[in-house]
Amino acid sequence: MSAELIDGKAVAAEIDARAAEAAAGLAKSLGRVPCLAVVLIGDDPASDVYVRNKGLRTQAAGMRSIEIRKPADTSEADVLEIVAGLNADDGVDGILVQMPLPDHIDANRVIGAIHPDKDVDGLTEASAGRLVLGKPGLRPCTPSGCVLLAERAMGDVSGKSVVVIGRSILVGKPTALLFLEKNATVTIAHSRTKDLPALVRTADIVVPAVGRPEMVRGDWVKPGACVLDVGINRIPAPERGEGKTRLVGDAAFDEIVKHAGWITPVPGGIGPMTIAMLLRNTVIAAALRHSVELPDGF
Ligand SMILES: Nc1nc2c(c(=O)[nH]1)N[C@@H](CN(C=O)c1ccc(C(=O)N[C@@H](CCC(=O)O)C(=O)O)cc1)CN2
Repeated sequence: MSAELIDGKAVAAEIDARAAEAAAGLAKSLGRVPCLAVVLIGDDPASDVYVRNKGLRTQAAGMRSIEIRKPADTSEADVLEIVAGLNADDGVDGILVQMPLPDHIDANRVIGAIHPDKDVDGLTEASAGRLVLGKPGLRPCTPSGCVLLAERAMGDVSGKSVVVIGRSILVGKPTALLFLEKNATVTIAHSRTKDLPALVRTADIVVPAVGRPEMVRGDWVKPGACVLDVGINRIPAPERGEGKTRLVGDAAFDEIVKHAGWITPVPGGIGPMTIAMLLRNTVIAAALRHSVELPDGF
């Protein structure tokens, strides 16, 4: 049996299109289109691509994109001032500070400075608290994308056993909480977890999110399970020519695809969903801030 590939790119395009439709509807009530501001500090090449793509997809969805780029030696105080300015700007609906930040900047302090109503990344204490308490709020993008793809593939995930590998604030913890919200039985594995392969073998859904190329091997995965690979790792690919690289996930795709039920490829799986859910959150943030109703089921 060969796993079904989950086409994150196609689902993301659908979500983008729905965000565009809702944004156009909102524009009639607001007298302007929703606006997303993205702040990038430094010159990390991957972040540069992600931020550019965020801007392009925001505009393609008919929304306004603000991109603020500052050099790596920008002080924390200056970043906090930028965030404060965006908080105060009524024309801005969503604020995202691209991670990772340079080492001299305290990411928690910067995230904490974002107004919760504009927290389209879903990372502030207010958003995290709402998620833990099961209250409505802006949910983190990659985790929401994981749950959405799992439900598209498997249907209801209630009662499924989920193993999330990694306990980051950005992905691991919120992914676990979102699956819990869907009544799945969730375990978070991390560097101290004993016999990780045995634990992963028990899972109906596996979410590797550790940033270790192809760490999850074929014989770790139960036949028929769903693997949602959050890892995006660039590794050398000498077979493609000198100095060439390629992207792989945290799961050994070629081994797992032979017997899993579903698997997300890298690239083209979870990654594109991150920006789709960001556009969706921007529309939701704009609607909530201005007390405008969104179409049913948005
Ligand atoms: N503030 C945030 N910072 C970061 C987040 C985040 O959600 N909020 N997530 C990641 C990076 N990220 C978005 O910011 C992101 C990662 C990957 C993709 C994507 O589409 N990946 C493609 C491959 C792209 C490539 O060629 O490198 C794919 O998987 O198909 C989009 C967004 C860290 N920082």
